[in-house]
Amino acid sequence: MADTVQPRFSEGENGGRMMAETAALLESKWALDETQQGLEKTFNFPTYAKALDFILLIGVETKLQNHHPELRNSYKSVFYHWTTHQPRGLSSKDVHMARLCEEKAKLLGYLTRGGNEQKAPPSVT
Ligand SMILES: C[C@H](O)[C@H](O)[C@H]1CNC2=NC(N)=NC(=O)C2=N1
Repeated sequence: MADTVQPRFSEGENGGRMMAETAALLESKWALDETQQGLEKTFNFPTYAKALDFILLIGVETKLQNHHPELRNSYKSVFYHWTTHQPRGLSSKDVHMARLCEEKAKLLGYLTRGGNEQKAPPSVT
């Protein structure tokens, strides 16, 4: 049973639509971060080349949207965290990017078993 989640959306967002879209992403193994203001997921790929293609595909859209992730790569594993700083919270931009991650990861044949539950690689502080 998943923990109870109470996403905190950015001001001005359509709460009903955001709730539905966030729920769909949670079904796809995205998780809310500890502040409930961001979405995160680790994707595992069969090869490093696929992981890098994934980062580059998502990177193109981040430049177009001017919306930037927290991103960590360790060999074949890629961790994304999306949140919006202004106005603070989870926004439709984050949902858009998370959905794009799903689409591109599927296209590249990411591994849906045996790894996506693993923790994100530790950040260097
Ligand atoms: C001024 C500029 O548009 C903002 O700083 C953008 C840049 N990239 C961003 N990226 C993310 N993830 N959230 C933001 O709120 C954000 N804001």
